Amino acid sequence: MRTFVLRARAAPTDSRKLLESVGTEAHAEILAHTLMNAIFVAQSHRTEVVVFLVLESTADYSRTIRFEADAMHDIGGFDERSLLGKVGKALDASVGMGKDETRPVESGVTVRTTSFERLVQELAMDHQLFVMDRKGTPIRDQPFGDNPCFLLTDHIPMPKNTFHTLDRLGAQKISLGAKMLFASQCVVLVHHELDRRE
Ligand SMILES: C[S@@+](CC[C@H](N)C(=O)[O-])C[C@H]1O[C@@H](n2cnc3c(N)ncnc32)[C@H](O)[C@@H]1O
Repeated sequence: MRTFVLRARAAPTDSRKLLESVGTEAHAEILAHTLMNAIFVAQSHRTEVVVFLVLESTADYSRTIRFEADAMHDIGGFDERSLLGKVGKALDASVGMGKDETRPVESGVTVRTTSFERLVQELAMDHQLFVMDRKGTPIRDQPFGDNPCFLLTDHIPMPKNTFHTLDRLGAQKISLGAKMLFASQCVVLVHHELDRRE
């Protein structure tokens, strides 16, 4: 299983604000592009992929939305409107949830009021964690096990404290070269590297 976590620090947890923020400073389109490149290939979708979107611009709790491609019956279109519609539906389903609750949204999609730190602590139990970082080990030189999990941010960097948490959890930094890429472009290159090793 390949797992991608996008920590979307600027993304609103209110569905209306999220949809309005496409093309603004919050850049909600980053979520759609990342989801699209993680799940879809031409004329099909990938199997054995899980994506977590963690939306952090909130009045109460972060929302962690989990998409499991194999369990999604109605993946819908791969355009921004469809993909952000899925995210918005999960946000609407999460209204009124208390801390650390989980709700099903539709087949293959769940929403939780869980922070990024808590999520990675859970994932560390049965995944190999990798933080995408231009100064990390070149991805070509990195061995991967069965359950790699790739951690990405939107345009706002991880806070410094997070790196301490990730170090403690044994997360390794991996690089895709010196150019600063979009999170969604990193996803494509990670898939490519893992595809060529299959
Ligand atoms: C647009 S970048 C984030 C930019 C942000 N201002 C920063 O300094 O981290 C989005 C994500 O892609 C990752 N990323 C971008 N280029 C990369 C590269 N060449 N190698 C590895 N990760 C990269 C970043 O680490 C981040 O998780």
